[in-house]
Amino acid sequence: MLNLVLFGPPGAGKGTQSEKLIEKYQLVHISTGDIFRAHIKDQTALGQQVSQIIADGNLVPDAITIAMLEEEINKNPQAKGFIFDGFPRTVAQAEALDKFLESINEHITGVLALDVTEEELKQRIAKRQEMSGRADDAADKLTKRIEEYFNKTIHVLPYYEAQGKLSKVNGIGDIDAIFQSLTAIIDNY
Ligand SMILES: Nc1ncnc2c1ncn2[C@@H]1O[C@H](COP(=O)(O)OP(=O)(O)O)[C@@H](O)[C@H]1O
Repeated sequence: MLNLVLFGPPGAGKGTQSEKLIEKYQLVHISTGDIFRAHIKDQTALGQQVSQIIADGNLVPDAITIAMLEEEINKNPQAKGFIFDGFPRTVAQAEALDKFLESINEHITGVLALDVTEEELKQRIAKRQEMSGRADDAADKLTKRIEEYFNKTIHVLPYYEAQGKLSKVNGIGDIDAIFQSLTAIIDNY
């Protein structure tokens, strides 16, 4: 299996690049943000549990997120591999993912981290908010999300670096050029 983690701050372009990668490599895309938003839209019990947390720009508790992720993996027993987008966002999530994959005789192949400056992120999300209407894209919530990223999520990088699995890619510039940088790394795995 080809199991990739696409890593980066809010607005780094993980969703855009994931779409292109799943098509090229025939992988199953697991975006925890998208899954949470679908639950909120469908007003499931999980959706009701997390909707305020997400609207405020906070991270959903690990136990809830990890359980949901394992369920998504289990739903796709035929997958050639997965792209994890927006997960793991904490070291506890990264550890849980490794443990779970090990239990099904799998592992993370590599982690691709999109590097984007904070200034560029803010501009991109301001633009996106006009289109997405996402409550958590509003300026104050965005600040909270970026804070969560720098407080909790950034620590996931050294976790994978220690495993020799981390590759950093410049996330600013032409979408296709960034895609080429990603595929050059993947094709070398
Ligand atoms: N792995 C996760 N752990 C905790 N919360 C998560 C996770 N993935 C998504 N969320 C929640 O969903 C929100 C939106 O996530 P996402 O769509 O990935 O947005 P972003 O554009 O910030 O990368 C996050 O701010 C957080 O509240």
